[in-house]
Amino acid sequence: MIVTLTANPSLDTTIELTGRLQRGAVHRARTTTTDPGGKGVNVARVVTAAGSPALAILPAREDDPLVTALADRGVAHRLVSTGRPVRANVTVTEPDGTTTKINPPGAAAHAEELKALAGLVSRHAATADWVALCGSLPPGAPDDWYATLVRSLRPLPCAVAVDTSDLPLRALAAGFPDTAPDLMKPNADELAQLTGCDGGALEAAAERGDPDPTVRAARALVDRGVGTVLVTLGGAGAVLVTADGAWFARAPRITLRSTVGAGDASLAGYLLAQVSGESPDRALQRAVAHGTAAAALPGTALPHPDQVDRDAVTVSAVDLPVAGRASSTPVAHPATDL
Ligand SMILES: O=P(O)(O)OC[C@@]1(O)O[C@H](CO)[C@@H](O)[C@@H]1O
Repeated sequence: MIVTLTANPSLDTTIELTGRLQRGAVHRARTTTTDPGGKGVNVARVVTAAGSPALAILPAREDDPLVTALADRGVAHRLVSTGRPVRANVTVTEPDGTTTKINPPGAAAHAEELKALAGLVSRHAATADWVALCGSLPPGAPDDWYATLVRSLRPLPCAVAVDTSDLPLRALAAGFPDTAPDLMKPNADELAQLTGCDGGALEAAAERGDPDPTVRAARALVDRGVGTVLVTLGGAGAVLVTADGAWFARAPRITLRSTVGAGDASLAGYLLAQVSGESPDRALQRAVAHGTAAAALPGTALPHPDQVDRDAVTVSAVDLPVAGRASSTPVAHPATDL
């Protein structure tokens, strides 16, 4: 069972433009769609679509359209009931896949709601393989709320994953090693926030086929107690670093529709592989295959397994950067094993 917490869920509206976005102009939209959103919600949607047990925990009103959409999609969920609508996040996509996002802060959470959310997570963590704490925190939540939650979950048998950004991410890292989760899934910018490197440079190097700077930065987190770091690098693929090794997966070229949810689909793919007992390189391959499939879909649409092409993702082992340049070696997988 994969349990996700989305402390600041959203209803995602996507506006697909017929041309380029221009500041100050009136645009005619090709389509407008609405999907349930928030990072943990998205992870639970992908895991459910893959036929694996998932539970999404979130604060919302029972009659919120987000909750109705989850029920319609068969995504198991538990709510901490609030009297407020969830925030409305807006995505604008252009024909070349350029994705612009506007995420409002959301309504302020009350202390008793946060306490109830933490209680729900702890209760369901007892029977979970993984608990994933995902996304931004609502106003009213202390920046170290995830850090506190990780500390309280660490004695339990479940593994804990965190995918967040900005102040909650910094507060988590400030408590390492006590608050170090089993898995972190930063993108290049988030890894940069933690390690002081240049996120753009990490992605650019990976685009050129050089994962070394990303491996080095992720390795710094492993050295501080994080079990595994899965760094998503957009169209360049992803890097996985553990105490025992590092791997680089190149994403296949696709026609990009929307980057929204690609990181969440990657995390879901990785967790699905983990609960199936797959090796780290194969879990990375599955992560990138899921993320790539999500990026080829519009808005916050997320992939079904039949849209995920693992064969298209190549994985190389990377020498851990002890000294000098790291080098990568292709990892062979028999096609029948995919
Ligand atoms: O504002 P946050 O919590 O950081 O991110 C929220 C969000 O952008 O993340 C998902 C995509 O990853 C979307 O469904 C949602 O709109």
